Amino acid sequence: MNNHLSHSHLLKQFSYINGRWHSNSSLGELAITNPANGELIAKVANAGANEACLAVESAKEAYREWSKVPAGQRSLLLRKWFDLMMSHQEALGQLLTLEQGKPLSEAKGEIAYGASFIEWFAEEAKRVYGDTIPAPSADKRLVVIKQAVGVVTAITPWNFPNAMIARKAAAALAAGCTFVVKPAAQTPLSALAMAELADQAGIPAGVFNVVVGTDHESIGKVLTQHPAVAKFTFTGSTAVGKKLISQCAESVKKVSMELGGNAPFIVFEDADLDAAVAGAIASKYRNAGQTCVCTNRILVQQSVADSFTQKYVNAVRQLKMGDGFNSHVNIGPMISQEACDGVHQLVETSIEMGAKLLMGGENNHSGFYPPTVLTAVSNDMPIARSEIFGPVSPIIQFDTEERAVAIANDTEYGLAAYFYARDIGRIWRVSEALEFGMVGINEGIISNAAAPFGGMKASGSGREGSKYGLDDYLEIKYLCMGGI
Ligand SMILES: NC(=O)c1ccc[n+]([C@@H]2O[C@H](COP(=O)([O-])OP(=O)(O)OC[C@H]3O[C@@H](n4cnc5c(N)ncnc54)[C@H](O)[C@@H]3O)[C@@H](O)[C@H]2O)c1
Ligand SMILES: O=C[C@H](O)CS(=O)(=O)O
Repeated sequence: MNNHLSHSHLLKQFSYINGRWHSNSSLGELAITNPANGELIAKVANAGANEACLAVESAKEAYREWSKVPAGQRSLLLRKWFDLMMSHQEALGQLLTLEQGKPLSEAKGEIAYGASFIEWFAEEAKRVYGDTIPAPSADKRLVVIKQAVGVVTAITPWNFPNAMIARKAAAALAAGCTFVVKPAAQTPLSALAMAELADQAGIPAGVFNVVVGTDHESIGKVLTQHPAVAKFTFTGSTAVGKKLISQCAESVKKVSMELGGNAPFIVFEDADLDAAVAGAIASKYRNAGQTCVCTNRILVQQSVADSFTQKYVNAVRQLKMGDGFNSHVNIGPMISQEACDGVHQLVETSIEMGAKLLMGGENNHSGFYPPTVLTAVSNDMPIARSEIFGPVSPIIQFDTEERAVAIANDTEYGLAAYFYARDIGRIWRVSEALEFGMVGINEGIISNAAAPFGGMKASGSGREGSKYGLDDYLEIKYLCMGGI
């Protein structure tokens, strides 16, 4: 067993359904490997549609009681889950680095980030308020109450195998819903460890369920179409999100989507260039560039382009690439060699179209892709049109503020955007003109549980976290009392 699995009590190898570890899967096992070296970490029983149906039916049964549990008691159980996540932060972080590859410091940061949503919604659970409305006539009383939507199903990605689940499950459970999630088959161990800690926290059987399987089509059909499912929530690529939305249409499921991004990072001539460099590095190279809110295009005003580019390249050269368990490493492996190949294809095609390579750009088939900087990029090049999802910085120059906003908005996506400027008029004009759900102003890291996370256009719908995050898991019911 890998020496980072010393906390093997958190290493679970079966789907967690109705409070039980579900060993009798007829579909064999899936091998979970370390993306840094290809080593086998563990094998997990491969569940399928049958297990997904069992999980949904268990969640439906559990909903009858869970939705009636007083909010204060749900809050205490979520708080206990939060406490357990944080007291196991090191073990959960090691498991996450093993299966996903990010540097251990980032992995432990993700555990704290995921846990912060459980803490946040443990508190929000107690603040689901209704309304009384002045009636149009003396014989009526108008009241609004809010109720849990019911069984919630979810599908989540590999890049944040803890936090993307916590961000959904915490809100769902706080609202009184029950929850079934299919994590990415590349990174199920973090989800199963979360289930173990939910069990230890005393969260009742059937309330939180994890179904692990490679047949995501069959499992997905159950999670999007089973009649007992009230709401489906997805975090992943836009292409898959579109397919899953269509699968929900027939039974008119409530849907929330956290999809792809193409974040512009605009550096204006009045920016603090050193701060802009630090912000761009933080936003671009987190998780080796494999986050939905990573800077995807760096737009620099011509008058400061040379100065910024030199500073930026010098800073990128300080980044260390290697195994995430090496404490000096900032850039871990990509999730797969196929992911490296996809990123390299974008780099090569854009260079053929005129982009200039300033550093990096080698694909040595090691599962790692080096920090790379391209300049002389135009917004029509593949490296600018696509969500890179890798450690590549394309630099695009612009002349005017209006042109910068036009380039920034010239994408199907609308998740996160960033810009550095100090003129207050510019800050307001650009903030209001950018077509993105979240805007970092003189800041490259903007995600936290108190803020509404989400996007517009092809980046999806709905918000996760914040005081808005419960809305997606609640039905608003209007009561009209007559004959008073
Ligand atoms: N907006 C956000 O909050 C957010 C957060 C993280 C990742 N993402 C996006 O996710 C993408 C990267 O993650 P990924 O590669 O895991 O995305 P992906 O869409 O390929 O996979 C996401 C999940 O969907 C499942 N899936 C894939 N095809 C399916 C199908 N036909 N039916 C049912 N399930 C299916 C996968 O098994 C996985 O669990 C990027 O586009 C990134 O921007 C967005
Ligand atoms: O990759 C998508 C995540 O939502 C990014 S963040 O950790 O929430 O900023």
